[in-house]
Amino acid sequence: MIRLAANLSMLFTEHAFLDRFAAAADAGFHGVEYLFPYAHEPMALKAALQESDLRQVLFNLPPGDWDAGERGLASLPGREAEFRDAVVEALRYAEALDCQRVHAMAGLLPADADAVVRAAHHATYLNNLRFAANEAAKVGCQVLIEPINTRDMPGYFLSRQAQAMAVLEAVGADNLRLQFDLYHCQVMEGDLIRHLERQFGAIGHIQIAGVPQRHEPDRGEIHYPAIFERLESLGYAGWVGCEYRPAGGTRQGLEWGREHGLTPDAARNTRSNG
Ligand SMILES: O=C(O)[C@H](O)C(=O)CO
Ligand SMILES: [Mg+2]
Repeated sequence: MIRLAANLSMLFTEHAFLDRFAAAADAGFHGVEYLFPYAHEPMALKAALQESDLRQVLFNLPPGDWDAGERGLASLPGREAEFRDAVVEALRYAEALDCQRVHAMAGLLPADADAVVRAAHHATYLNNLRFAANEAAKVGCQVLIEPINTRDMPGYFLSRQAQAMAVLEAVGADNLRLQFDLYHCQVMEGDLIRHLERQFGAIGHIQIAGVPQRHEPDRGEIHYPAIFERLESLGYAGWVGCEYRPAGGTRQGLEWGREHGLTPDAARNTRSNG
């Protein structure tokens, strides 16, 4: 059974953030994820989860100055103290929300990064992830790392599957896992089912979207029914985060998820696929 989580940073944006929980539950979701919880008190988020009987399945560590273009701290030399504070803050929220996964964004390489700079980022990344995994293990939480495509996020330090698998191997923490976003993998490498099979033991969370437009999964070049079939046959018991920008209204675009328990609006516009 595929368990779908609504990404409330992208879905149901027709509503104010705290109202998106009820909208997601009404549409058949049983879990939610989003980028960052930190603009809200933990208790307000916990109340929204409880009122709609939803699980909090994932959110990100504080990413540095997002509005200034920063995209995570984990690999940034010289920002280790800030990263450690981010881990503590994220785990405070994870405990309050009973969330068992937090995503540590890697950060950006300088545009002129040479091999020495890359090596410094790599060493910082490993040390920071060791700290994060150790702290997260104390509260039963997983830390996730996610390769992100460099078309959407130029310069992002972690962009390929093999790189992520090597980092997981080097750190060697059981609760450090892969956030396997099929949208990013398709943009960078393709070969999705083989990547899924090879990396299955390391996966802590999966996310989906259509490619190339990052709309609903039934738009674009990925045939998700085959992905879902392989996930079922592999016995995947985790969550699948729906991290896409609806092409129209969120509820109208949920037809693709009907067989997985979602309830699209009846008044769904007819639309071409693509
Ligand atoms: O963008 C993504 O795919 C990641 O999941 C994320 O949370 C950072 O933007
Ligand atoms: Mg993602």
